[in-house]
Amino acid sequence: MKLELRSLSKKFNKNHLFKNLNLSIAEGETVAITGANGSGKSTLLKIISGLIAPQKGEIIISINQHTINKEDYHKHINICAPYVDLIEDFTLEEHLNFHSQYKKPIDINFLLEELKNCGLEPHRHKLVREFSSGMKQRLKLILTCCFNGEILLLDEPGSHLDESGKNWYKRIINKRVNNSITLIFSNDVNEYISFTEKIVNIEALKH
Ligand SMILES: Nc1ncnc2c1ncn2[C@@H]1O[C@H](COP(=O)(O)OP(=O)(O)OP(=O)(O)O)[C@@H](O)[C@H]1O
Repeated sequence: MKLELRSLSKKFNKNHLFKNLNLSIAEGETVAITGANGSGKSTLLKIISGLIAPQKGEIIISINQHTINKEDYHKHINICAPYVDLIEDFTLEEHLNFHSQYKKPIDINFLLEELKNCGLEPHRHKLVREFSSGMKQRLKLILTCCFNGEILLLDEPGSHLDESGKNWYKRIINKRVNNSITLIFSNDVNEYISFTEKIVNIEALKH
């Protein structure tokens, strides 16, 4: 599997966020996208996942040299981000069942084990709206890491997590990276330093 960003450029009005961004990421690789607040990290994530369009350039996802259709990107991309909403009226169990209708767990035992590891298991019957922000972040990471999808897009994945949550996040990502393409959009070096040596500072691509 390969993810290629070819000559991507994006601006809002006259504000150029990045120009001519080229990046090729193979399975097993992790890239950190860094840059100051407002530099365009989340915008780039949204472009890769097809939520918004770039001014120029293209995204190519290929598996065994076969290019994936844009309509099928959602089958391969899992997103953990502050702007991805959870369904607050569901319990944790209902949420997992609902999610499983369109994306299957990679392995049900892995999912159950990680629910225990992150401390959510005792809250299976609690409404998501009654979760703390750290619990909601754990659920987002469970949905991203334990279900099918080889491209993991993680926007500030450590937000709202306490020390034990951050340690769990590092362990679950470590279990996934070998079989995934992982992009971590963050300014917190602790969120990516143990997974990647490849860092792209988006600010350097402004001009
Ligand atoms: N739909 C939009 N219309 C106009 N401007 C936008 C839109 N979305 C984002 N922007 C602007 O683009 C710039 C980049 O925003 P973005 O959220 O991608 O930055 P970021 O690097 O993720 O920031 P942060 O680190 O604060 O999360 C900001 O100046 C923002 O105001």
